[in-house]
Amino acid sequence: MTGHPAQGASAGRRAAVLRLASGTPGILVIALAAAFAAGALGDAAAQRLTTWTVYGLLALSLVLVWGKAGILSFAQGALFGIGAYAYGVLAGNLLPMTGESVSAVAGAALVAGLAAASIGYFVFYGRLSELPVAIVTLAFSLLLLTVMGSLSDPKYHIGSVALGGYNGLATSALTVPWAPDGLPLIATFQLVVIVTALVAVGLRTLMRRPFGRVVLATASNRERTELLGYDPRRVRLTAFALGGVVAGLAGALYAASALYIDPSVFGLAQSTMVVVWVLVGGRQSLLGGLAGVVLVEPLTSALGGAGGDFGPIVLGAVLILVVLVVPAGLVPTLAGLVRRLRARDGAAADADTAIQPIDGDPPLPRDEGRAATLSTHDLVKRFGGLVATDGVSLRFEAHRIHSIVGPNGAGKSTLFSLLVGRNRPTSGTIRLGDADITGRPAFRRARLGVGIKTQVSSVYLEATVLENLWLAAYADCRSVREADRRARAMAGWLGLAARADGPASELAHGHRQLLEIGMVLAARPAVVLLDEPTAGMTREETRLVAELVKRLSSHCTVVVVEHDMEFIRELGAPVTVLHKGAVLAEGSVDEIRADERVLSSYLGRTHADAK
Ligand SMILES: Nc1ncnc2c1ncn2[C@@H]1O[C@H](COP(=O)(O)OP(=O)(O)OP(=O)(O)O)[C@@H](O)[C@H]1O
Repeated sequence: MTGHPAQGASAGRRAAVLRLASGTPGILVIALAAAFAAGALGDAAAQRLTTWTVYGLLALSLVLVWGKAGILSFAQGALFGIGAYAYGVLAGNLLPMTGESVSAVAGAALVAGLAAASIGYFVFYGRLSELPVAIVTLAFSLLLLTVMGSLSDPKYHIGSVALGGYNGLATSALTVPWAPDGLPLIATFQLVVIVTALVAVGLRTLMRRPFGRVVLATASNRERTELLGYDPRRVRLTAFALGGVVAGLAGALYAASALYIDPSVFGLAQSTMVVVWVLVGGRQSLLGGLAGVVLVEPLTSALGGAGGDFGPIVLGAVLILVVLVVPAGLVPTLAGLVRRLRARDGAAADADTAIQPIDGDPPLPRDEGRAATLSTHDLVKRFGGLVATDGVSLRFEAHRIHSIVGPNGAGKSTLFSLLVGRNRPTSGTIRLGDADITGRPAFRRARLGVGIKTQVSSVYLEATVLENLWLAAYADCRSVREADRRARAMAGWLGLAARADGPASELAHGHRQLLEIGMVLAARPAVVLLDEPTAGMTREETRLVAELVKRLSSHCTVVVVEHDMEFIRELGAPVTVLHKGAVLAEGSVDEIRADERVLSSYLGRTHADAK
């Protein structure tokens, strides 16, 4: 249904104004206006507003790390503290020589970034990866609180700067070459506002670039992201280190405006406050992070600070209220309301929910020698005392379709997990072509061309159909343009063009299965593993998927696990029967249907019944 043209035009103007106000120019104009209006402020107000703006910057670091990358970190307060101390030490030592402390701010941000990268390395790559990140980061903050608090002896100094222990450390004002005695408070505030706005714009831009899209994808579905060929550890580490740089920058600016820093920044109150701001404002929105500070800090200050008598009680109550009433935070909830109102104006026509016949070959570069033979030799996987894969030796020839069947619990999905690297085998080898890939992690196998459509559909539900396909294509080609082209072509081929810009969560079951197959194909696989691709589909849909699968062998090797014997028959491919983790029989559909062992153990009938 479409509205009156005049209404449409005014809605369009409204949308354009909103876009402009919330876009990069809007953020910069608002920041500049706020910065220059500050000329009328007194020193006390300027000091307070500087602190809140710096907290806003700190909140942005957690929006990136938690809201965007999905890592709940209690270390942002500590990284802020590291930035503040690093500024104190760097400026204290360098200012007398250089006459400016801007380089100390940059250096402090870098130090905090390196600190974040170091913790991140242990958390994402090392043994600590088995512990929740929140616990590790909280422990890190408390450790720093104790260590920094105990360094009060004058012997603990770096260069000419004594660290001061619980007494804290006096820091230098922000100094530039044309103001050698330090910038006045108002000018510091103006600078902090502009830096915060630039960081917000920078992060916003970053989140729209391929790195940002992969960060969001990793937070949404880490396993799928790895199975497409991205290394989730590296993505998370990079986002965490970048969050450290932003938190450190905030800390340095804090130290340059407050002229003092003490170990309380490493305490529980500071670590928790960052999480509270971001929860209240909305952790998935950069604006939400800033808004959280604006909403919470005046209240905290009025109650005598987060460490005061009433502060924690009132803040706790506010937090519980927010989590219960607006769990996504205030800004995303309001934005969602506006979006829903707008969507009511122009509801889209409903497209067909059934799978449509698929014509032609998949829109991929035709065989560039990528299709490969996948083979296993004496593969064993034990889960404790249970042998899920029992000495399996199989060979899936290039450009051929192969089927695997077997009763529930036969080890079919476990075999696939071993092939893609989700599980490590207890013994045995796996080869792709001539390469031994047994010890390679899942993302490396995906890069070599091993793709899987998992048993339980695994797509990015919040992302659009096109974004899902784009992420898969980009994992292979690393070109924005080529990934755009491939994603559109794949959506068209799968009959999903009408739904391309809608979220994957709104797809009907069959379409969601198709989307996942499309994602695997968009990554230009050498081997495609399809784990029950027709589960839950109608007879007609199953037939259409069989047609689709048959078209794939011109591009890659295909291995299908299915229970549906009609589907297996339609594929007309050689069949392997698994039973209790081992290969029970191999042959054509007719041969395995006539095999007495298969009939009694899997097909559930006696030989006599079969006749
Ligand atoms: N992570 C795990 N830990 C312990 N046991 C497991 C694990 N994964 C699978 N198993 C066990 O291994 C055996 C094989 O399971 P698997 O899921 O591979 O069978 P399947 O043939 O795919 O079954 P279905 O057709 O029901 O999907 C089962 O007994 C299962 O309980």
